Amino acid sequence: MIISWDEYFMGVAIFSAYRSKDPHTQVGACIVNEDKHIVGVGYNGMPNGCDDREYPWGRTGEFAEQKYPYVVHAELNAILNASTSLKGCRIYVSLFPCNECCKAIIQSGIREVVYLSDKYAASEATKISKRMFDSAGVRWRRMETELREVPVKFEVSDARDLQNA
Ligand SMILES: Nc1nc(=O)n([C@H]2C[C@H](O)[C@@H](COP(=O)(O)O)O2)cc1CO
Ligand SMILES: [Zn+2]
Repeated sequence: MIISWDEYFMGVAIFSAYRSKDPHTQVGACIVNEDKHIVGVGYNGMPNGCDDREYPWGRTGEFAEQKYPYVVHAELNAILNASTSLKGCRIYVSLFPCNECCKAIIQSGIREVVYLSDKYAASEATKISKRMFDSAGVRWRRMETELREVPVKFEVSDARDLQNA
């Protein structure tokens, strides 16, 4: 099996999402420069030092008891984790960016957003993001792929090595 560049980078974003402790929505992001080098990855999680077993993961109730005011989105983590300037880069995200991440994406110099899910397309945040991306000339497109899943094996046979030992 050989995967495309888009599938590869989105795969890295999806794999990163599996690190998220969010029980409802795990999101991953992968930033790639013009040389097709990965320069930053991230997933949605609590800020450093904020223990993700102590902070809430709920979606309802008192504002301070919900996850929303605390959690750092995957895109922002990827931007903040990046090792270099993001001018001219592309970001692969498993879920369309919200308006807050949209602003960070624009200001960082990222020029293209490739996304997989747009499950909150009807939300104000997503509509506002699309408006700002369009004004700023940041392209956005849904990932196109025939792939449904890619097998990842962690079990490797070392029988031959044992035989030769
Ligand atoms: N693009 C995004 N990147 C993200 O990292 N997130 C995070 C914030 C929350 O932790 C979770 C969304 O929670 P929920 O409302 O689907 O239970 O995903 C959310 C979005 C949506 O805009
Ligand atoms: Zn966001």
